[in-house]
Amino acid sequence: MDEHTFRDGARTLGETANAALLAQLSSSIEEQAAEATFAQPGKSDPAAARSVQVPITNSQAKYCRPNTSGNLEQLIKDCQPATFGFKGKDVYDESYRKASKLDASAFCSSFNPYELGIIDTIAQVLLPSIKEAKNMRGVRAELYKLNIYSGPSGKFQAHVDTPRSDSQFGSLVVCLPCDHEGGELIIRHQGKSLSFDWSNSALGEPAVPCVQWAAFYSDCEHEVLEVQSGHRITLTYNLYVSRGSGNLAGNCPWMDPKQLPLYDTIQRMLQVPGFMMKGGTLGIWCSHAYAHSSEPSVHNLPSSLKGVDMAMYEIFRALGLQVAVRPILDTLPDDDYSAEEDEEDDANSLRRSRGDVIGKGLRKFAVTELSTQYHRMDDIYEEWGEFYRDEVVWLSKLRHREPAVAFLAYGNEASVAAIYSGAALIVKIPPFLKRNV
Ligand SMILES: O=C(O)CCC(=O)C(=O)O
Ligand SMILES: [Fe+2]
Repeated sequence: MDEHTFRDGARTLGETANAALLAQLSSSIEEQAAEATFAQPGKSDPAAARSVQVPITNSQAKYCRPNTSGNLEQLIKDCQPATFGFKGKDVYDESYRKASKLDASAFCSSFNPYELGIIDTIAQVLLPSIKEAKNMRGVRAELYKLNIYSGPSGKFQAHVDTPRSDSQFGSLVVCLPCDHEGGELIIRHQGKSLSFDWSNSALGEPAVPCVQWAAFYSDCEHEVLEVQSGHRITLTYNLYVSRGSGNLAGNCPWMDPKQLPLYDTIQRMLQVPGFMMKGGTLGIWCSHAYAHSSEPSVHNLPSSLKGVDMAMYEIFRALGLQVAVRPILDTLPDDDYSAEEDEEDDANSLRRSRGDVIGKGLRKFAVTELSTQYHRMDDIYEEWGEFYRDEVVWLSKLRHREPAVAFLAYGNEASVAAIYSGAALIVKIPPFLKRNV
């Protein structure tokens, strides 16, 4: 009988097997999810491994490809015994750690984890689970040590790395291509453990040398098991959260806004007594479209401003002016309404004598149950969030809008309507006598 004829009632054999497989797959996905989030392995393409060199700067600047024996001997000679931190002191104890090291200040290497995309990958996989990194998109890797664990008994017993600062979230260990056996790196987290075997036998036959690496969070205990033979050479990096690309406006000390062409123009304008003599507010609509009324994007501004928006923001800041990205409501005609105005209006001319409605911060789209029949527009704006009114002198045209707040509109028939907002740079210009430019 065809197994599909069992449809009602008992499961077919095929279905049972399928369900079991699915359950198995589902539990291993759950497990993987827990595992994958605390440590991340990787392997370079062999070409990258062939080109790795470690020039040593503390003896006569020799180039060392770890596997070429003359150079390797010299590298080993140049190293010092590796200590470890214990009760606030650096301790040397071979029963706990048997290795030698070079400090980052004593060598440089042609190996660059950024070039191989390792740092980008870490940012994508490990960063999202870090609460402190909510608005951070980047990872900065700082070279810390070169370590050599040599056979027959090189090792480092279970320990947790000492974070070097609050922004450190993990460590990266990169294993350079050098023949060795043993020396697995074991990483443990909340009862789970992962093992990374970078030895020759794990490479398979024929062994193609490659650079292998693992990155893990600072709270992971880890250990290097005994190396049986050869030399296991690693570079260790401290990993810090940082503002990554696309997240730098307002946090970019290496950009000099004074060099931007608009800086001089704006500065000269501020020096003219007749320019906004009594002070006022300038508004520049963002020229790029930003998601400015949805979670979590409201938290990404101003740091994710780009192009001319970022340049303007930095220029105003450099001039010592108060500048912020704010949502501005397309206030409805009722705000100051007369029927004739309704006909010729565009979004800008809807802003009326009572001034623009400016949100005190970016906020997500709000749905209200208020209606224009029973409530004033100001009540609806309040549901949107805290706002103030100001007479803004607009320097650019509104380009992008997003729905900001929904309400019930009454006309011939009741309908749901939305008020839109645009994101703008709002700049406070002090009175002439108080300008410091
Ligand atoms: O070299 C390794 O695999 C890890 C070294 C280590 O844990 C450390 O230097 O703290
Ligand atoms: Fe460590």
